[in-house]
Amino acid sequence: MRELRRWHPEVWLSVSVTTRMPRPGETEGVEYFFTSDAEFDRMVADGDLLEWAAFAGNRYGTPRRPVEERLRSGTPVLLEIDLQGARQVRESMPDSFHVFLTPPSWEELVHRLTGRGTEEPEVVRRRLDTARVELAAEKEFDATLINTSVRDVCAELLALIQAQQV
Ligand SMILES: Nc1nc2c(ncn2[C@@H]2O[C@H](COP(=O)(O)OP(=O)(O)O)[C@@H](O)[C@H]2O)c(=O)[nH]1
Ligand SMILES: Nc1ncnc2c1ncn2[C@@H]1O[C@H](COP(=O)(O)OP(=O)(O)O)[C@@H](O)[C@H]1O
Repeated sequence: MRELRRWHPEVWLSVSVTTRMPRPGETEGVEYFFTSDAEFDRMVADGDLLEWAAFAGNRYGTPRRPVEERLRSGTPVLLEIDLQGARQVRESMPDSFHVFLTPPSWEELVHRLTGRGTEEPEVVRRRLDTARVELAAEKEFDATLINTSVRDVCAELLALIQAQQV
């Protein structure tokens, strides 16, 4: 996502709200809007979120209004969300195009997640359990991209986005 943002600012990447703690180097309003549980509850109650899900012990959601504004003005909108969120968007926005981002292998996913070194082993385990469930849902998606190198997968994603615009 960082790579895409850097080279293709014409694609608007939605910034989610999350109740998880920022990791070192993450900036409020860039990777996420970091929020309290109470504020997240309020956004859900007020219908401010297009979709939301609990993932590995935290909640994540897509603010509705900025997405709707961009779509109205014809800007391509990209959401980077989990499986539960994708299912909600499929329901509420049937015209959306869903891309499944899959690791090159199970071993590589374990290696990457562990190598990041920002989560306790228990949290890594929980994320891997979730990954196993998500990997079984690939056929629900409109396309699959294998997350090889950041540069390659970014180019492939951009091609898919451009193909949707014609
Ligand atoms: N449903 C939903 N999922 C989200 C949203 N934002 C992020 N996610 C997903 O939440 C999961 C965890 O994200 P994060 O904690 O940033 O971990 P990372 O993807 O390993 O850096 C990933 O699968 C994201 O795609 C959102 O707004 N809605
Ligand atoms: N193409 C890639 N090449 C190398 N490392 C990657 C690539 N894509 C993601 N990673 C790294 O893998 C780790 C796990 O990220 P990710 O697959 O997004 O986990 P999750 O599915 O739990 O959100 C992160 O440290 C991320 O930077």
